[in-house]
Amino acid sequence: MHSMKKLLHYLKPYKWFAILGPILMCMEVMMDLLQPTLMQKIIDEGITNHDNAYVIKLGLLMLLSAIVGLVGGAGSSVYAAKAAVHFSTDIRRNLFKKIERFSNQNSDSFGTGKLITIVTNDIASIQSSLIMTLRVFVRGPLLFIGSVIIVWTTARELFPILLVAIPVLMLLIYYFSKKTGELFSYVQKAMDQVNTKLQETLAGIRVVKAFDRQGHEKKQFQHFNYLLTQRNMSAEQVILTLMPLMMFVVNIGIVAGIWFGAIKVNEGTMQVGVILAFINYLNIMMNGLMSSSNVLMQITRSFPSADRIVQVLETEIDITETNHPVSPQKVFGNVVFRDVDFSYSKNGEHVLKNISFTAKPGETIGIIGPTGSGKSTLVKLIPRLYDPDSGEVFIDGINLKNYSIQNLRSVIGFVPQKVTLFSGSIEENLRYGKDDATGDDMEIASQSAAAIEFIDKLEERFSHTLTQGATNLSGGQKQRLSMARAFIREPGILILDDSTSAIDAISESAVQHALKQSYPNTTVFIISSKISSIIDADKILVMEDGRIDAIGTHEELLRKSELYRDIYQTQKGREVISYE
Ligand SMILES: Nc1ncnc2c1ncn2[C@@H]1O[C@H](COP(=O)(O)OP(=O)(O)OP(=O)(O)O)[C@@H](O)[C@H]1O
Repeated sequence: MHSMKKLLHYLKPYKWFAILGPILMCMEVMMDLLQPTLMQKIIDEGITNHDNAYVIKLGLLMLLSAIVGLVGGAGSSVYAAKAAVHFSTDIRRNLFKKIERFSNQNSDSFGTGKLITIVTNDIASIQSSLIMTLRVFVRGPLLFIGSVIIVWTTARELFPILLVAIPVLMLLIYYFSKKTGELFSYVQKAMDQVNTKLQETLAGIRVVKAFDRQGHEKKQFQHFNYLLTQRNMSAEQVILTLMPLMMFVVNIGIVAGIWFGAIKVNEGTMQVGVILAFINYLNIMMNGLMSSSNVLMQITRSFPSADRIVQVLETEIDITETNHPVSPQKVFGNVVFRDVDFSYSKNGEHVLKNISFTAKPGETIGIIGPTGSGKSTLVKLIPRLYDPDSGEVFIDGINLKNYSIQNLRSVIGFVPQKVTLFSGSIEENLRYGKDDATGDDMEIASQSAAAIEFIDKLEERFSHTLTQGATNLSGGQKQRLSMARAFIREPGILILDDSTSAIDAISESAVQHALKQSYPNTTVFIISSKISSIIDADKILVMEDGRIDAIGTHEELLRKSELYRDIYQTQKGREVISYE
């Protein structure tokens, strides 16, 4: 309820649509309420007195009121839809903007499946509840109140029937609305699970097939799908039971109306048309209550959705800027880590422990160590994908927290361990690194990343289209393109996180050589499990269990680090290639 109130300010720019919808709906309701009274008059005064002119006159009036009602109803639908669609579009846009600004920690805390459900299902749910509210919420109560008043004025003898029927109907509505609100929050949770599973399977479809695990995936998906079906069924069953129950109460009311009405007609104190009008108004009243209850249920159903939307919109971004961030045009690439500790969860174990080192401008820093020792985590702190729990990171003597985040990231070239390319041309993917890249920039970056060889073989070269996930490229080609995208920004700091794992040793060495030639002043961080990739680095950090075990050149480490020596020994038999 509270969240819905917060979201309603998105309706402000469309307030006229939101006002016109219910106003036009009032017009339709008044016309609907007029019909049974006109019919009663036709029967009791026109037909009974054989007054054909009167019958035709009221018949035409009924036709006119039906047309006016139609115009009102159609207009109301148009304006209610306009208000609700613009309202949800604006919220969806803001959600997307917010999610884009999320830190990795923020995204991890929601999970992709849940975020997708929020941006799709939850938005759809509040949109339809707004349309219903603007259209039906006015219609329902108006029809109900109007019918009660008319029965009171025209068929007062039958009014006691309403006094019994109305409280019973209201109790039913109250109970069912409450129940469905609860049940639909379970439906939404099940929907999250289905979306998460679907997304995971689609993203890893090749692995699923390679391991022939379709059966296993199908089973898991069916489990979540079944859960969703069950919860949907329970919720829909509750909704669908309400209608027959209400019909039952109304039908008893109609029988009672006909019974008492017939007695009154026999006594000569009531006309037949009044009974007919009473039955009509009882039906209208039930329709009014029914549509109000539908709206109520839709609204209660959308409360959990509104909560989840507001939760995203109000999430505190944990990577923030200071009030006056600095935005230097150029960085020299002097990177200093000072006593840095870091954990992924607030009270979790430190993944980085007491990390301190300096990388001078233009140096190449190799990072090696066993799997899970914290190598990727360490470099993720440089573009502020995460902030340290304690300690500081500086670039050119300025604490990272004092940089404009956009500026900081614009001077860093990041080649992540897992390559992500986008559907579109190679050129579009390279422009992701530098918007205004020229043809020459693309040639040089692709040359340095050893990507030009395969690009030259493509008929359309840089215009060649990549499919979603770049499935039409080989693993090595993807890595090369991912490197070219980082090189093209001529970054002050370049991070290569195990980005040459699918590239042969000769090409890798050529890339490193070209990198030094084309970007001599760039400070380069190379994470690799292969000593051959970092053997020429100015400094090598040997990581173990979140700590720096040793720092030095290849020769120094062979002398002083047992861990490095062990790694070297295990790889010695393999080809170790240095470009020189
Ligand atoms: N997003 C995350 N949330 C929670 N824990 C994480 C996350 N990413 C990594 N970790 C944990 O942090 C530790 C260090 O991971 P990291 O990826 O930095 O290791 P690494 O040395 O780069 O490993 P590898 O050589 O296998 O890539 C691991 O124990 C890992 O389980």
